[in-house]
Amino acid sequence: MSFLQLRGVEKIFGDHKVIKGVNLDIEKNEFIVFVGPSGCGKSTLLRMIAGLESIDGGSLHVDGRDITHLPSSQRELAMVFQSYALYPHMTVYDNMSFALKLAKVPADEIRRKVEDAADKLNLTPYLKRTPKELSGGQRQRVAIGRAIVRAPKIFLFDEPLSNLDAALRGQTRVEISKLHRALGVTTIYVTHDQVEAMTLADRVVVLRDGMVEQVGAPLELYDKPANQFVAQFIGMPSMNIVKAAQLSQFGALAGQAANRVPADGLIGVRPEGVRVLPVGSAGVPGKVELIEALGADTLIHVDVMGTPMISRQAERTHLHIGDPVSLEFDLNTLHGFDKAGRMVSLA
Ligand SMILES: Nc1ncnc2c1ncn2[C@@H]1O[C@H](COP(=O)(O)OP(=O)(O)OP(=O)(O)O)[C@@H](O)[C@H]1O
Repeated sequence: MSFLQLRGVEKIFGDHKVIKGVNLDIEKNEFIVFVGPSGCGKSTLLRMIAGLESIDGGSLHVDGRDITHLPSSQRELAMVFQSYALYPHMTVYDNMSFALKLAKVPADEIRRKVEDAADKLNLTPYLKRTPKELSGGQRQRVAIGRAIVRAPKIFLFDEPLSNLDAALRGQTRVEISKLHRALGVTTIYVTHDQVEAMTLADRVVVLRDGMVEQVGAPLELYDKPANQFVAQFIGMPSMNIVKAAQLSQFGALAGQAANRVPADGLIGVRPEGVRVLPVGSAGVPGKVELIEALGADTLIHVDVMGTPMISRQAERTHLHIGDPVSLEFDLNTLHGFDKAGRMVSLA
């Protein structure tokens, strides 16, 4: 049995089933990230694992033990919230030691654990401060420290970085990654942020409407999405999707690829697989709609007979909005989908 095992897990709010039979196997020390559109049930599933929401169907085992209906306090898990949820009038030290005091851990052991965690999180100079005397990033580190001292079997993170600005998010993300490598504790992390998902996860779980769409290593999902939903959810900007019937009008090469999917199927191509060439080159004719010069790379939005497509290139561009261009697709990176959006092999 895997370290954490979910079988047919369900959640019903009123008459609305929001988690619809989730099966998952998570191994010890893995870093798992839940992603999916707003409202798909990421937080609910995490809270069910934490014991903060009841499990209405199915089972949850951790380390061989059935904890489906065990109260949160007995699950040996620790959760870090987006809002930090620190006690405002307690010092950092007291916030971090609170759960241990409740558990009647001896004072010298508490001190050792808190000081050790503070050291790992660069919080030693702040132990006597209260949360309001800390920055957002420092507060989040206290929340993480409070989880660490309890030596939980699993860390649960619910969008822990979403209140931080972009620079601090990046920095704290790196710290969380290092911490995971140092502590090796099984971690489940919910986020909206693609970069967090791709960089932190050993495996990403893509959820949609209360169900698991695909589970895999970040680049596995990027390179081999099981369906159109995952293909378009993973990757920024999203994978371009064109109807195969439309693509077959675009010259012999594109037609070859289009012929390998059903006539009513779809072809997907990532922005980096689309090259913008001067008008008149062999390729698919289009018109530039928007240019986003991001510095390190450039996104060129092109209208192809009413279908919007995005090209990502490392070079800067002299093109302007309204310019006619030709698009060339990298045929090695095309993805095929049937009418229902399921992946079909183009090989
Ligand atoms: N306490 C509740 N009572 C009723 N419905 C709820 C409750 N909590 C969540 N829901 C519903 O369950 C669904 C899943 O919500 P959840 O917060 O898990 O989604 P999410 O994927 O985490 O979304 P977001 O990314 O926006 O935070 C939503 O339709 C939500 O409205």
